[in-house]
Amino acid sequence: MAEPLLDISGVTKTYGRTVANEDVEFQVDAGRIHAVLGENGAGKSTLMKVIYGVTKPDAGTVNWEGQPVDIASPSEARRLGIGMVFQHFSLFETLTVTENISLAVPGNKADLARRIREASARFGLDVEPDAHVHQLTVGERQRIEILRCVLQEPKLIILDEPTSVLPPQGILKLFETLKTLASEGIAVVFISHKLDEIRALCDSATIMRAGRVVGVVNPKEESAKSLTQLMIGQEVAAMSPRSSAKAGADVMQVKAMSLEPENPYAPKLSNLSLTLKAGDILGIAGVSGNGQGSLTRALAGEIRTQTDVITLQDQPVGTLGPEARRRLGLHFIPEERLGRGAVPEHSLSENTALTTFHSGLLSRGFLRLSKRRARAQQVITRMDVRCSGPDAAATSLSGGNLQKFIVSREMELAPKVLIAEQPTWGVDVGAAAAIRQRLLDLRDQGVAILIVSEELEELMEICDRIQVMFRGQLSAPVGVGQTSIDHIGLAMAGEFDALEAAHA
Ligand SMILES: Nc1ncnc2c1ncn2[C@@H]1O[C@H](COP(=O)(O)OP(=O)(O)OP(=O)(O)O)[C@@H](O)[C@H]1O
Repeated sequence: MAEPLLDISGVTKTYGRTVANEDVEFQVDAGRIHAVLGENGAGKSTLMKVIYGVTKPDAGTVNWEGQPVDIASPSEARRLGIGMVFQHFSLFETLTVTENISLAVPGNKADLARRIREASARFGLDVEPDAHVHQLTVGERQRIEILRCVLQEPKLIILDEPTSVLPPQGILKLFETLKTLASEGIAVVFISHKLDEIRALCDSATIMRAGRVVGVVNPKEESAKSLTQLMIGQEVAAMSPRSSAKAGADVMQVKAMSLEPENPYAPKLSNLSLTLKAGDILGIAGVSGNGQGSLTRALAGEIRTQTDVITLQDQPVGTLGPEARRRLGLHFIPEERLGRGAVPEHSLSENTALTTFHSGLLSRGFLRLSKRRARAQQVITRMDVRCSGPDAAATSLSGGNLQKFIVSREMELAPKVLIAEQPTWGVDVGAAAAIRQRLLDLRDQGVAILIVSEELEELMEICDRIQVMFRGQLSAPVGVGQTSIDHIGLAMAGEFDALEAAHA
């Protein structure tokens, strides 16, 4: 048998008392697509950081093309032919797409812009080379990361949850891209929590649990259920059936909202109307970049509108900021975890206070530290956030665990209205089921909920009504029982009539 391209043996890495990787064995062959899967915090990202030279292991050996190597930095990894697309993006906000890519790929800018255009057409990764990164959505930023990696012509590409912000068509295109790369002899390491994707795409799957490798299987011969069992050692609890409770009173309304684009590449919002009702979940489906970000920012108060365009509990709130809306019971879970949902270098305790100032954490102008800590602990316990405790820095949590923390923090504040963008982005199957269940429980307690998600199946599973967003416009709402994934898919491509036909 041919020698593996990458052969890792006995890798151990600890952070304080946390054993992130323990005696890990991992082989990667040229021309194959390898999955690495495991629960949030199982140690997948740590292993990838070791391979990419971001993290130095405490023990273990790494062989590359049969030779022992010491990958001391990402530039050394890239020199060997290892490329990586991270879960958290590493782009400069104020630079353009081309400028960002030029930091890693040599060549003059005009030539590079041409290569970017070619690669984006070839791989279906649409981005405008001259756009500034701060103007782009999470989905678009991820496409830049993938392009930057591909343009370096690596022998091995590591992708850490690359599909989580891609629309369904984008995922299929990416899979085609990855299969093409593999057929040209390039090795791909693919981390995902989506077991169906792994079964459709990957030739082998390495399963990690609590820092250790617990098995290597052919995912095509496994079911989603058997993979889950290998990963967490038990089955995921089934969701309790949808309650038959009827939606209650209107809690929040948007009436004919139009907003100028936030930047030259964002769509203008035209004439959007929606109503959030007590005890009801409204889902907003759509490919990212169609105006969802502006809509949620306007609802949360980060962008102001005319005062009576948005009403909350019968009060016009269009000109109120986020804190004033929080006081009226509106809570918001943004899609960017680091920076917007949490301050990376602050502790979880400090991060708990970000959105909770008004709810008993202040006493005569002073912060009640023990209360804040207790609140953080409660947030951690309720969602089984795996971390060392309330003093852990947000940035030390695995991506999925930080997402669980932010979601839990907002849910613990007894919202009247909850707006959640991609609430299960990057969380493992067990935690995703727990988050969906908590959303359903809140709905049953009478909370009005809005969920923006690109995962249609998730929307169909938990929403009562769905509206589709396309180029800054919103379709009329349709009950989930009166539509299908296919009709919504058509509406996502702009055919709103498909929804109305299904509804009729
Ligand atoms: N810089 C760090 N400081 C402290 N602990 C860390 C650090 N990086 C990772 N850890 C811990 O190591 C463990 C493994 O984390 P890792 O990010 O590798 O998990 P993961 O499997 O990639 O999770 P996810 O699916 O949520 O991304 C976690 O308990 C995490 O909190």
